[in-house]
Amino acid sequence: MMSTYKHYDLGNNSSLLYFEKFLDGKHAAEYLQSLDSNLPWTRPTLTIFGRKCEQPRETCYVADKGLPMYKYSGYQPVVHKWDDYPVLKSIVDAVHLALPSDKFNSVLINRYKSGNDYAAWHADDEKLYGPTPTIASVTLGTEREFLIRRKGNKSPQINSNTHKPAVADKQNINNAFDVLITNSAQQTCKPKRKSCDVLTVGKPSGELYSFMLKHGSLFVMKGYTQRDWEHCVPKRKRASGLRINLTFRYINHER
Ligand SMILES: O=C(O)CCC(=O)C(=O)O
Ligand SMILES: [Fe+2]
Repeated sequence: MMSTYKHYDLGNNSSLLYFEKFLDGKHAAEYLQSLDSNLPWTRPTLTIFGRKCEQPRETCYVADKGLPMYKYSGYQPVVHKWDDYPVLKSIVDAVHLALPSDKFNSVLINRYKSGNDYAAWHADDEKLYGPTPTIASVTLGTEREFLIRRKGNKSPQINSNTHKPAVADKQNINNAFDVLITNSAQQTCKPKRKSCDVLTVGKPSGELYSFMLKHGSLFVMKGYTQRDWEHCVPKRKRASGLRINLTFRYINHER
């Protein structure tokens, strides 16, 4: 499978690639089942603005030995080993074939058990990834919406004055926990979706893209996407099923 992809140029050296049919159905189903039952999932406690909150999804982290430790929202995940999870090795091998000029040495895996689980607006802009990380995201299971918007435009206007802002100002947080994505934000984004898988909303002052990430797809964020943009997976009441997402990253370990 794989090979064909769509490319989205976000400007200023930020870009996205989307391989809708990255894995064939048989492998995708097998990987989903295996990861769901074999990974040591945890639902950690995060610290957001000094408050402790349970992360609204489960997580597992796997990385090469000896890398600088990854930490987000006050939480340092336990590092598991590639060798214990051959399925992860198969998936990262497939990602390396699709993206021959990139190399990944860690993966953060998220498990959304239902539409109530979600990921808040954030950017994967930790220093240990360097200024222009390539982040490769493989999705298995239930299709969920993935939103990406330019930083500093927290209230993108949908087609100027005919709609309310997609996201209210009080939602201006930039981390991995989000109690603040409200129904109104979701509804405002939703009716504008077209049959194509990507949507451009608004003009340069308020850009918001929406992708429905398919079972077995590969989505890639490149260049300055983490510096200049942020992304989230909002709650979706009607998306009831399990979704597992793997984000492959490269941690610099030269001093
Ligand atoms: O679940 C997803 O599609 C995205 C997860 C994510 O953004 C992350 O792990 O940093
Ligand atoms: Fe992310």
